[in-house]
Amino acid sequence: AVTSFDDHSRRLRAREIIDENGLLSEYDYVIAGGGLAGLVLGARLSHNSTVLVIEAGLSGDAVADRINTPDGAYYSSIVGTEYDWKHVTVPQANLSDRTIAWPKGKILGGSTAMNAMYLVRPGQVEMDAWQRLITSDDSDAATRWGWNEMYAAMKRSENFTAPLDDVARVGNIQWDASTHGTGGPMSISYPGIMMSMVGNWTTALNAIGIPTLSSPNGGTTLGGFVTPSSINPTNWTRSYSRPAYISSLPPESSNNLHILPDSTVTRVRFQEQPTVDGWVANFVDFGRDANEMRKTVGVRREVILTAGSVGSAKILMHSGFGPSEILEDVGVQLFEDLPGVGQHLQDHLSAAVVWQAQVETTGDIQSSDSDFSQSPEFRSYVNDAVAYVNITTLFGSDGARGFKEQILSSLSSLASSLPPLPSPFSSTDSSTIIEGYKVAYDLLANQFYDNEPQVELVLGLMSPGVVQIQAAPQHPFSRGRLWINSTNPFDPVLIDPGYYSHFADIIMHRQGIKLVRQLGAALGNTLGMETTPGSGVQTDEEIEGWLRGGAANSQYHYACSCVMLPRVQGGCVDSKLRVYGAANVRVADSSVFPYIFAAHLASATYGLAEQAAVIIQQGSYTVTNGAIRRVVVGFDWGPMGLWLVVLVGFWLGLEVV
Ligand SMILES: Cc1cc2nc3c(=O)[nH]c(=O)nc-3n(C[C@H](O)[C@H](O)[C@H](O)COP(=O)(O)OP(=O)(O)OC[C@H]3O[C@@H](n4cnc5c(N)ncnc54)[C@H](O)[C@@H]3O)c2cc1C
Repeated sequence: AVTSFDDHSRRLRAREIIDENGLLSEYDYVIAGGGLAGLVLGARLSHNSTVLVIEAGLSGDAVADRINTPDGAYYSSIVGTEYDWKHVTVPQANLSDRTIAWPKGKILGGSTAMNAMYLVRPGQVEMDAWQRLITSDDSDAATRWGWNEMYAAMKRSENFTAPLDDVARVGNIQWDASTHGTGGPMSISYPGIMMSMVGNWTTALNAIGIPTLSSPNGGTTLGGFVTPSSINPTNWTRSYSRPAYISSLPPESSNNLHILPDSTVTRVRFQEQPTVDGWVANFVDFGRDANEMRKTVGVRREVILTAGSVGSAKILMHSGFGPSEILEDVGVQLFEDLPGVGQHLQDHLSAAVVWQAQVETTGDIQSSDSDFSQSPEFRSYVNDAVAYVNITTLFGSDGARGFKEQILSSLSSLASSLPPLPSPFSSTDSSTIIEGYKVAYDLLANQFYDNEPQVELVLGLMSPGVVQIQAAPQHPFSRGRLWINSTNPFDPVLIDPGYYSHFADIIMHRQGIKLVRQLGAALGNTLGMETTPGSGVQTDEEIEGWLRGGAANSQYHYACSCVMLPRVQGGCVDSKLRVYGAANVRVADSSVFPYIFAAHLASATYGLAEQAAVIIQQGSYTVTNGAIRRVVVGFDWGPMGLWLVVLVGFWLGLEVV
């Protein structure tokens, strides 16, 4: 059955995927990035418009469908391959000058083709706060980002299937089907097998005072639960944006959608003079590599950037939208001085305590090479036991109050106490960005502090012989940035997440590690000796030193590099996802979240992309006097053909590019 599914699915996919020979000269919508959000938008907008999705990565047919491959490679097996951007940060001053790996999907499906498949939504309080941040801009549009609408949008992307009876019993899983959608493109379910250790999870959490969340993903996140994953239970494959949204397209959409893999968007081009609505994008340039001549495609309506939290800010900067001093320094023609592009960058850090396992792990079963280990059900196993804890659980009531005072006093002198933005931003007027920090800090220190989740705990069973539990702070105060430092769009950007640059974050993380150890004790004799960090790391200083020196690494939730905030707060897009200063360019991916949520980010990004499709369909820009006045010469016309095109173009009064 699995084979026929694959064949069927590949046949369907082939309809939309084109090479350069199949390109039209212009499309209603040109979408940069065929990852999570890009494929949602491609599918939704092609219902009644022509759409081109340009994806830098290879199409990677079926490479990511398998969750764990028969040879034992885990779900993350495309990390480090040609399907991974393999970004790295600049050395992190507060992490012992380490550079941190930032894997990111470079394949149709983007990071959903390589992610760990957890489905955890942000809570209602966080979403409603987002709406309030941008109400001043357009209160109707702002409601799109509040809990009620986003909850409906996240559900719209889903087709939920409850766990198998045995899986639910062994894993002690509680769920509430009403918090999920049915009939949507993304399959959401649980693995085909379950480990007994997962069944102990919520009981052990209860023993240390962390309640069980019986209705996960329905607006509250605090508590322990076994969360669903993006698994297709009809064939135990990964459900991700490509099979979910593209393979299931109805024929009328399929005819309108072109997807061009292996092509990097290098910049968006604008008409020479702005209109009253702003700069009008009329072409999108792309190419295979730095040495190949760029091609271009015309835009009839809008350009939508969905290149993710690294790619979208990068494209904006190469297109002349960004901090003026960076663009001038690098030598990119400035269209719009937008200091917030690339700023506000955030991520979750994570670190794991590891014990010898006294029970069987999936890693053990995988290494046994038994018939069971080769079954599709077994190979669908992914970690899914999580808990979200609040400040009182981490610090106790008195400690929580004292820590809050420390944070508030640091924020009261924010403008003067914030270190200047590091080089090359040292001469930047950072006033708008600091205004953005202030509104986010007010949320973190006041509205999210007392009752919202601060640290996530995650159980890991996928290595042989060991059990690990991670702690990951969820609402970091640290802010980072990314920027270009050459005119070549194929050069990597510089990424500085500024990990632990606010003192609160490492303290929060250290408390999370202490809590993990309490949980380890509550799990009793299922765990043997602690091997990492081990008994030599006990005091606060020792734990912090261990985190900085190697243990703390990215949880891969990069976000917020093109934030949706008012422009005077360093925002890049408004409540309709329109880039400030541009008439017809939007960003619609994980880079627009105004702050990082206490959640894994895919579900919120599916909701965001679903909302973006609705907003765009309700009203989009039409380029007048635009694309058709230009002729593309980037293709291989041959020397004679090229001259012919130039002459004919000149005769027709067209601009040849
Ligand atoms: C290893 C890993 C594990 C994760 N685990 C989880 C998890 O368990 N649960 C969860 O909810 N989230 C998880 N995430 C996060 C989640 O997958 C991302 O937040 C989400 O995919 C972001 O969606 P996006 O559309 O913003 O970006 P992406 O899905 O990354 O898509 C961006 C796309 O744009 C393309 N692109 C970039 N630049 C260009 C360009 N110039 N031209 C053309 N194309 C371009 C990229 O190749 C990519 O395909 C994980 C992420 C990673 C990397």
